[in-house]
Amino acid sequence: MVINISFPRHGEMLPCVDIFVCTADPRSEPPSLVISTILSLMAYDYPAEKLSVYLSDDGGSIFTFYAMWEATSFAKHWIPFCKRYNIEPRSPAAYFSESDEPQEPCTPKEWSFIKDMYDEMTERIDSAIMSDKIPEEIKTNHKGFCEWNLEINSKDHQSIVEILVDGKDQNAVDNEGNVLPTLVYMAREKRPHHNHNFKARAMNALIRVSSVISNSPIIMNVDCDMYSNNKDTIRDSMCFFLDEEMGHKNGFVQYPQNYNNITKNNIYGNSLQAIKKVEMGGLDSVGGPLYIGTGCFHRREILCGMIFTKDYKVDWNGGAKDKIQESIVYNIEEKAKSLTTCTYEYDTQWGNEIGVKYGCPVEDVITGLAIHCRGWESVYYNPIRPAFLGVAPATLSQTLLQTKRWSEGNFTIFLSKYCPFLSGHGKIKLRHQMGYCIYALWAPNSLATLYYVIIPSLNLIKSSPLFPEVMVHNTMENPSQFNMFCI
Ligand SMILES: O=c1ccn([C@@H]2O[C@H](COP(=O)(O)OP(=O)(O)O[C@H]3O[C@H](CO)[C@@H](O)[C@H](O)[C@H]3O)[C@@H](O)[C@H]2O)c(=O)[nH]1
Ligand SMILES: [Mn+2]
Repeated sequence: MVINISFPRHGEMLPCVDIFVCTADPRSEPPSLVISTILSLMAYDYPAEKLSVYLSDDGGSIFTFYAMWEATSFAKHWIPFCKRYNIEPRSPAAYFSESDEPQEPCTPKEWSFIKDMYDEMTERIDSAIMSDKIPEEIKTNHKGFCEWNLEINSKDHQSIVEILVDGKDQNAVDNEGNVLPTLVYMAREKRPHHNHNFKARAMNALIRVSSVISNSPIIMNVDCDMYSNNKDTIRDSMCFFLDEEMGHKNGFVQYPQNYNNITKNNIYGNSLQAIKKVEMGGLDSVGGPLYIGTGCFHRREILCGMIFTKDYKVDWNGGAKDKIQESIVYNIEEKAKSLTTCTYEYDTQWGNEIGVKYGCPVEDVITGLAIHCRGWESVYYNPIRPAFLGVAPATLSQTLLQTKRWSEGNFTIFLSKYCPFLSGHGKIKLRHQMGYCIYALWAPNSLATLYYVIIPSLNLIKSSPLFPEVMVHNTMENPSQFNMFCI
């Protein structure tokens, strides 16, 4: 509903959006799935000239780069196909896994053509990975492959920035002649004796790299296993930023984490129902939800440390202006590389006052708290058709690992100078501080949960009453009163 109102109202004035995708390991995050996520993001129902998609590859893998190169060609068919038939979801892996049969409204011939093309592409990628080799004739197709001429590994390599689709280039069009979104591959420099700060530093490198390429005022961030399941998500989010009365207060818009691999009985509780349906909604009314990493839209300047003022005004032309004036050339890649070296952040505020914060396993939560403390609010939006779908931990050990990281990370925040009651004092509402503590105190709260799990069960076994016996002898004199107590 809201979308239809906002679209004609803002028309050409829609802001440019930079989408950041992070991947870290080609074994646990297969390149063919990463590109399915990328393709779903490139196919958003949003003006393509205003979209730029960036992949940060902390695995520094030639196979991920190769998959991106393959996706570039496939996108020329996939994006017009999605738009012509209003396809959902726009991740080819998810779409083709839904049915083996051609689906309405596209013709069986066209459906099979695209499916065969997709299957052949994934087969080429998977067989390159299996044989641990990219065919030489493919390597000659793009200069980017030369970056792997030297022996490099995921922990020791130079900066790599390759612009695979240059949205400003007149020739960067799909097979129907429509503009394609910009597509960039980045692997920041890694050296053994430099702290790489996991996803947080990858995000900060992306902020800088994108600033010399598209510099869009809005940044969206997803994990590589979270594909877009809803073509309207960007337009929906813009409603919260463009709103004439309230928009200027909103620092970020957070969507819930939804998963498409939840088992029927959800035995590990991975579907996060209480968080999605109760806690985040509640937080929304007291200042805004936490930043939980994936499925989030930020204003660029707020991620970079801006403090809220009542007369804050936005220049939504950021990004668009650059696109017309400047054409992306080789030296932009070189400049971008120089921004992702290991030493670039030395003696700067990156990771502290600027960008995503370092030093915490839940870097996103602590970054979001700092944004709230700088005066901004946030918005939680949980549309009926989930915006993003990802992969939840599937085994007990994966679940334990993730829960341990989250609860440990959040408890660390509670015990640090960033404790919501300390850092938020006088800056965010007490109710908001308490809302943060639902998560900050997850770890110690497990003791209470364990108590409730163990003690009542033991009582049942021993047949001893759970609660002190009710003194009923007085009420027995009046049976109707007793019945009331029983109910
Ligand atoms: O050195 C690293 C490690 C991880 N990642 C990426 O970061 C994302 C999240 O990592 P993952 O191991 O999947 O952690 P999860 O617990 O599944 O992630 C959740 O929790 C994190 C910490 O709160 C958030 O950053 C994520 O967005 C959120 O989905 C993935 O895309 C990774 O590829 C990197 O880019 N570099
Ligand atoms: Mn994950």
